[in-house]
Amino acid sequence: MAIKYGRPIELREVSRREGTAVPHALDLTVRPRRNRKAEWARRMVRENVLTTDDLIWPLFLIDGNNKREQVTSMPGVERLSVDQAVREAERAMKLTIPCLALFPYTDPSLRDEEGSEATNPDNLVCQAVRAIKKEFPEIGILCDVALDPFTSHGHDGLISDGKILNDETVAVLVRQALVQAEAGCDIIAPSDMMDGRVAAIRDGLDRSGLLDVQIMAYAAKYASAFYGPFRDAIGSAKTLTGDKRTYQMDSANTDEALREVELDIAEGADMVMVKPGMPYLDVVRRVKDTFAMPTFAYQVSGEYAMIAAAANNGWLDGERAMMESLLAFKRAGADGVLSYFAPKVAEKLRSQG
Ligand SMILES: NCC(=O)CCC(=O)O
Ligand SMILES: [Mg+2]
Repeated sequence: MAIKYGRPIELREVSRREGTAVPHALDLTVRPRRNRKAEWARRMVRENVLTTDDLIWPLFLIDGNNKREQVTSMPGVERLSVDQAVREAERAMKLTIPCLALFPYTDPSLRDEEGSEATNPDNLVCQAVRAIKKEFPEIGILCDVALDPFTSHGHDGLISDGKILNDETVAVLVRQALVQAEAGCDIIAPSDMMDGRVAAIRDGLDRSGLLDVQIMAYAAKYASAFYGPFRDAIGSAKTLTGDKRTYQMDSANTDEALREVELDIAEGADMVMVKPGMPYLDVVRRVKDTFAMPTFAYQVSGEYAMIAAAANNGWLDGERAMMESLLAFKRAGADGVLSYFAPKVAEKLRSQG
């Protein structure tokens, strides 16, 4: 057969229809446009749909009260004091967004070489988890595990002689995961790309009786230029020395992504993630097809910034580009997307009924 699915071409009866009612009609039996002729018809054959269940909404936190600070490189995204984060959690609940992800802007005076604020049970993230869970226990909360918001050098791990230490870092990450889980975090999301951290964190959680805390592993996280605005948002852009290529993946590789994902699943990850998103949809597809695990993608800050900036310049229709970019993740096989557009997307989906 010439085509694998659908109507076999060889079996098609090609008939020259003399004297059709429409002058100049091409002799076409198959006209794919028929299924696109009206909105109702397009809805009937639509293969992928985006719903609010697909959304995870990342929020940036800042110390203070009743405070909202615009992130310059992410128009429409703000850093929020804990009370304001609680208000956004309420908005998420109303919009039926299932889960929030929390990222702190740590005051520079609290940053040090070891990222010790990461393991403070009263740090900004833990305060926000407690405050949100108190008012809205039904919403899911995901916490990132990595040291970059807390280190004076902006790296995700401990450094010695310019080298990011793996095993020593993992020990700190386990403590970070534990303070977050004890504060009430539902999903621990290690984003550091150290080897062996998923197994160590799972072990740490289980030994503390935190058997139900899930792990979403940033399993295939690439060293990417698209994280620029995020580093602005958490205040690590200026402090970061060098790059992260000794721990985050080379953007040239996809087989390696499968090996990384396989390891994290074997170590106990409940869900896996590919990051960034849109430039890596091929990786999302391969991961989903290979492992059939709950697979998430992160539409990162640079992807958000590109669409927002072009829209603000009138260069593209921002709302349509936003919806199309999110649907693309579903088409690639993602079960959900972390996106700074989450509340806007949810509002749009609601307005469409
Ligand atoms: N660990 C979380 C991130 O690195 C987020 C990156 C981004 O949004 O650019
Ligand atoms: Mg790994």
